[in-house]
Amino acid sequence: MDSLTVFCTGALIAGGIFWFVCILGPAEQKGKRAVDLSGGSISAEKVEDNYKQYWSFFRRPKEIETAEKVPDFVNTFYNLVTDIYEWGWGQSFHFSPSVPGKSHRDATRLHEERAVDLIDVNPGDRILDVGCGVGGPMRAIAAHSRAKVVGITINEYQVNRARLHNKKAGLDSLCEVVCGNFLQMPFADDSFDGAYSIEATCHAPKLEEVYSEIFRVLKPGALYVSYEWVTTDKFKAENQEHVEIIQGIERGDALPGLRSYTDIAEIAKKVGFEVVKEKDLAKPPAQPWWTRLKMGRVAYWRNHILVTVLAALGIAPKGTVDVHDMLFKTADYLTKGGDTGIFTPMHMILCRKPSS
Ligand SMILES: C=C(CC[C@@H](C)[C@H]1CC[C@H]2C3=CC[C@H]4[C@H](C)[C@@H](O)CC[C@]4(C)[C@H]3CC[C@]12C)C(C)C
Ligand SMILES: C[S@@+](CC[C@H](N)C(=O)[O-])C[C@H]1O[C@@H](n2cnc3c(N)ncnc32)[C@H](O)[C@@H]1O
Repeated sequence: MDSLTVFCTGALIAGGIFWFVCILGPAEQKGKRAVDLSGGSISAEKVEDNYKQYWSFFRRPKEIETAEKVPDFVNTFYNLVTDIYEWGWGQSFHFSPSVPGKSHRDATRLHEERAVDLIDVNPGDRILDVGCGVGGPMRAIAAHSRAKVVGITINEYQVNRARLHNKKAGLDSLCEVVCGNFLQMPFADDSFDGAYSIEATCHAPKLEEVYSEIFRVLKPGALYVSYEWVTTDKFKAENQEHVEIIQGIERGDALPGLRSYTDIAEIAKKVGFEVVKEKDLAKPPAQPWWTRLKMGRVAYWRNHILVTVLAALGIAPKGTVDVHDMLFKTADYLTKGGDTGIFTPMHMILCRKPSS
């Protein structure tokens, strides 16, 4: 091979890698780089073991039913996935209906603003974000409503990420983040003017436990809105394909068991709420929430190769490839859940704590 051929081949390979990594996009939304992927609060050498531990829960379903163990298992899950979520999805860990002509980022923000608009919040009010992740919704909601938002998450790594993002966004005077369990919240009775939860209470083994905590901390007359993950009326328990899809969603999203849409209002009433409104926000004319997952497939392949290379080079922790692989499969189950219509991640319920 003469030197010109070597040079051209080298340039072609370098160009190919640049195109694959940079032009196809470093991630759907920048902010987290692939080289920074970590296991959250878990040290790099323990990521693989923790991933195995996470899976062992599903091999022993009885463990999942033991409600006390669930917050720990959810915490492990978020240590494993938080960086990958941020890298590949952005700072809001939820779905939203697609909006023609709008970017994913704008559609996400609209879905978040819709939640706070429903709970009648005024500037300066103190509101609660139940299961706040790294705070994407919290920042959008604080900026939109000028209310003071207090977020709670079980995962300490997320607390640190959320505080960092709040500061960077100049919203730290409106947004506060607390590490804690939403089943036993460190807040006084009757201390919030409103509350919302976005795709978070699905992690509670018993919905009544988290709903009654929210009821306790709300002021009388205050509103609470939740976007719940549920099976719809199209789900048939005797259909094996349906069951497989739902179990796939549960395993890949740290869920102790998906509830039916019929359970939600019943539980809200049981803990004392008045149900003001209930609606599946995924139903037409809303556009499918799962299109974003379908459109991302090529990027997820690219991500998979990147993660594999980074783990082989010792840059990403060993075990990251397994976690990414699990999410890859989960994306498929979620898409099937959307296509078949048996699952929705946005069953909206709006409740009021009675005034007297
Ligand atoms: C509410 C929850 C999380 C919902 C979503 C934010 C996440 C569910 C599945 C996740 C993902 C799947 C595929 C990943 C892809 C393989 C990777 O390359 C980049 C990140 C993903 C797109 C990732 C992003 C977040 C999700 C869409 C649950 C947990 C209750
Ligand atoms: C899918 S994320 C959604 C985060 C956020 N609402 C958003 O949309 O970006 C679910 C969140 O619920 C939190 N969570 C789950 N179980 C919890 C518990 N028992 N106590 C507190 N937070 C919990 C997780 O830590 C995570 O932050």
